[in-house]
Amino acid sequence: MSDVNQPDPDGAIVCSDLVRVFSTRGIEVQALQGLSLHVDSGGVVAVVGASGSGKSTLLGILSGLDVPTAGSAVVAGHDLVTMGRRERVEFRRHSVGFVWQQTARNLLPYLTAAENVALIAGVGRRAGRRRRVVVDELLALLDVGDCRDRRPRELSGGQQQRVAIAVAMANAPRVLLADEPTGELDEAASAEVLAAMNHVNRERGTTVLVVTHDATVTDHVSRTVQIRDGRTSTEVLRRAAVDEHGADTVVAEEYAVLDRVGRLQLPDEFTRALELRDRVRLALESDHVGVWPGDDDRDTTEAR
Ligand SMILES: Nc1ncnc2c1ncn2[C@@H]1O[C@H](COP(=O)(O)OP(=O)(O)OP(=O)(O)O)[C@@H](O)[C@H]1O
Repeated sequence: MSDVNQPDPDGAIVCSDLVRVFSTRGIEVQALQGLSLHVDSGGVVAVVGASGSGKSTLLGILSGLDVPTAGSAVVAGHDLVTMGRRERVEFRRHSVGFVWQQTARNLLPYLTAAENVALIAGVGRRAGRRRRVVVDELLALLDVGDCRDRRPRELSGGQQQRVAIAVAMANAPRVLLADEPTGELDEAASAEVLAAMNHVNRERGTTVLVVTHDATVTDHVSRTVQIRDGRTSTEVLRRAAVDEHGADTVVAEEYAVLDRVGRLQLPDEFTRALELRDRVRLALESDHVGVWPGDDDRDTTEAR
């Protein structure tokens, strides 16, 4: 993945100003309110956010299950807003793979692990022997080769999710989308599943986007995007570095996301700390923008 400031124009996931309004019994809910997100080909990104912030709505759109009310979304080169029914089916079959939280949604209970993977690997009418090789390679890649002849109920939750990743990868998608894949797992199994997604990314070059509440995800991904009120608000980027004692360390830097029209969301703790509300004063300096409480009675404490 390249620097956030120089995104690959043909990114695997490119969303601009996405809006999704749901109308239920005359009441409108704006689930996405101008969300923009760019993930370069081969990147791994975790999307986090409070309940109701719009994560599942975003995933529904990226997976081609739902269409936005406004804005644009291009995934693996497919324009999700303008594509027709046939292209949508092709997109879902060949360009994206999915892993859902509920293991029951990922795997057919009466088929073995190998049969579950083969079902998808067979969509392209691969010959039997070739298909078997593909299935075994994928199960080995996900470290569940020994589970090939077991049905889902004979697997642990973590093994089921790793088989589910193998299923999602069976058609060699360019993008792998996962919705809370560790939601039903304990910490150790969660770590294995997140590591498995990373492994797939490294070995196959698949772009991975994972929606999660799992705080340990930060140990596994270098980019975390926070969604707040239907928009991307902040991003944390992590990179390996060497500290002053020469030891390897990980440096995490938090960025606010600036959209195309210049809007950004200040983190809650900033607005609370300086009691910023309603309106603020801005000042353009040579290398930063200053933000002060708009209330004239208060101190002009600089918030960089
Ligand atoms: N089909 C729908 N009809 C009406 N409102 C909806 C629908 N789907 C989502 N919403 C609303 O849109 C907002 C965003 O919901 P969404 O499920 O995307 O949030 P989320 O971040 O995934 O939450 P959680 O972490 O709890 O799954 C919420 O206010 C939700 O109630």
